[in-house]
Amino acid sequence: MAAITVDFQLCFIFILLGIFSLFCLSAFFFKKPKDPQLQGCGLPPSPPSLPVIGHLHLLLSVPCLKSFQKLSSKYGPLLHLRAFNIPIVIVSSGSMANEVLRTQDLNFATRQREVSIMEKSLLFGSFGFVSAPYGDYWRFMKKLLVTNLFGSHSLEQTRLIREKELKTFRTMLFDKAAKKGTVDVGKEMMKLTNNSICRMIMGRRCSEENSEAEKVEDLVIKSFSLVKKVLIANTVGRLLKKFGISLFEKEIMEVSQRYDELLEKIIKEHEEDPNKKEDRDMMDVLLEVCADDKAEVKITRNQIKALIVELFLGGTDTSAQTIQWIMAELINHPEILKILREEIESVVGTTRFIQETDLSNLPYLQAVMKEGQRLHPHSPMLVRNATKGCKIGGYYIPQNTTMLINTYAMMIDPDSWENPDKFQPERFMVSPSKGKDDEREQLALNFIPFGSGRRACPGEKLGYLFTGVAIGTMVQCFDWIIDGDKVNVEEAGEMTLTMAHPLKCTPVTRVNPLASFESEDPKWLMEEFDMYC
Ligand code: HEM
Repeated sequence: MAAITVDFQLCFIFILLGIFSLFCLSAFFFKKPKDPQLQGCGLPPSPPSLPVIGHLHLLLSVPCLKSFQKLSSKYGPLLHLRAFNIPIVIVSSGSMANEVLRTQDLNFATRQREVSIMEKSLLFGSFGFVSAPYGDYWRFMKKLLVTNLFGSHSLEQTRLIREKELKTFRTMLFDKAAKKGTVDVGKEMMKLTNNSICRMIMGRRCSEENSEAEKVEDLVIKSFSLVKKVLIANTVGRLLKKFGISLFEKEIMEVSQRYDELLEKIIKEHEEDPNKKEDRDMMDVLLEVCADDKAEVKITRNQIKALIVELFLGGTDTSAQTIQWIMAELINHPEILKILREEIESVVGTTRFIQETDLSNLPYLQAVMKEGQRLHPHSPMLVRNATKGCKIGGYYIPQNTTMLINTYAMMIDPDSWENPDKFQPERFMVSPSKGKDDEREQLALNFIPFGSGRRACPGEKLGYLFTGVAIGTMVQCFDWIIDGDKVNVEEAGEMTLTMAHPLKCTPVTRVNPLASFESEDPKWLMEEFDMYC
C-alpha cells in the first residue's frame, strides 16, 4: 500500500515537472527587446542552472547572502538567475545599484512584479504601502506620512513622547545595574522602539496589563521570519497556484489575523473617543481621510491597518537590531567605546543625560552608527521590479525582472572599502563639505543602509534618533560586562540580518546625573528634573 502511494507521488511530481518544462522552454527564449536601443544587449552573466527550476535552489540556499556574494565575485556585479521562468537579477556593486536606484529610479520605483499573492493579508498583502506600486496611492500616503510622522516638524512635536520612553528605558538600566541583572539588549530595544512608535502613531503605549507589547513584539519577530517566504511566494507563487500549490499562505494569514484583531480594537477605541484637533495622532488623521468622501485618494480600513503593521515592522526591529549590533561592536572595541565616551562627555557632560538635540553635535557617535550599519545592515537585500525593459551596465534587463540589490555585499566590497571587515568608525569622519570629492562620492555610492531613491526609507531620521540616544545613553551612563572576552557577532537571518547569539550583558553604573540631585533630595528639584528628563 505504501509503495503505491509513493508511485502516485512520483507520477504527480513527474507530471508537474513536465508542465513546468514547457514554461521553461519559453523562458529560454526570453522575449527579445523591441526597443532598438536594447537590441544587441545580452542578459547579465548567469551561473549554470538546473532543468525546470533554474536557479531556485540558489535562492532557497541558506545563507543566501553569502552564496550570492560568492557568485557575484565570480560572475560580476550583475547576476542573472531564474526561478522557473521568472527572471531575477542580483545587483552587488555600488555603481550598478546607483543606476537602478537613482539614474533609473522611476522605472524601479515598484517592488513587486504583480499584485501580492496574499491579497487579503494585512502583512505583505495588497493593502500595504510598502508593497504598493508607485502611483497615486503610494504618493498620497507618502505625503501623509512625511507631513504627520516623519517630517522635521512632526518629529519635533513627538520628541517628548520619545524622551519619556527613553527615561523608562534608562530607569530600567539603572535598576538592572543596582541588582547586577543581565539585560537582553535586543529585547529591551524592541520595547523602547515599540512603545515609542505605538505612542507616536496611535497616541498610546502598548498596554502592559494586556501584554500588548509582547503581542506586538512576537508578531514583529514572526513577520520578519516570513520575509523570505513572502518574496518567494510573490515571485513564483502565482505560477504554482495554477497547479493548486499555495506557498506559505496559511502561516502568513494566521499572522495577519492576529494583527487584525489587535488593530481593530485600537481603531474602535479611536473612533469612540477621537482626540481633539490639537492632539491628533497619525491614527486620527488616517481615520479622518478614510471617512472623507472628498479625500484626494480614498483609503480603506484595511489599508490603514496594513500601514500600521508596516510602521511597526519598519520602525521597531530595524532600530532594535541596529542598536544591538552597534553595542556588540562597541563592547568588542573598548578603544572606540572610550573615544565615543570622551566625545559625549565633552559635549553633554556628566550632569545631564544625552538627548536627541545633542546628536548633531556628536560626529563620532554618528560615525559609529554608520559603521555599525555598514557592517550589519538590517535589510541587506533591497527588492525592486523593472516596470519596463531597460539597459543596466550594458546588459538587457527584461520587463518584470525582480531586482535584488545586495547592499550587504556592497557595504563590505573590498574594491570600495579599505579593511572592509573591520569596525572602523573613522572612515566616516569625512566632513561632507571638506572631504575629497571622490571620497564623498564613494561613500554615497556604496553606503545605503536605508535604501535609496523614491522608495528609500522615510523613517531614516527617526531611526537615527532612536539609535543615537539609545547608544548614547548606554555609553554615557554604564560600563558593560559580558560573559567571556568578546561578544559573538555571528550573523543569522537572510532578508534581515540578526545576531545568531543575542547580546546579553550586565550594566554597571558609571555616571548618573540624577545621583547628585537625589542625595540632596529636595522634592521640588526632583519634579523639575523629572519634567526635563
Ligand atoms: C535603523 C532604522 C531603520 C533602518 C535600517 C531602515 C531600513 C529600511 C530600508 C533598507 C528600507 C527599504 C528601502 C529601499 O527599498 O530602498 C526601508 C523602507 C521603509 N522603512 Fe525603514 N528603516 C529604519 C527605520 C524606520 C522607521 C523608524 C520607520 C517608521 C516608523 C521605517 C519605515 C519604513 C517604511 C514605511 C519603508 C517603506 C518605504 C516605501 O516603500 O516607500 N523605517 N527602511
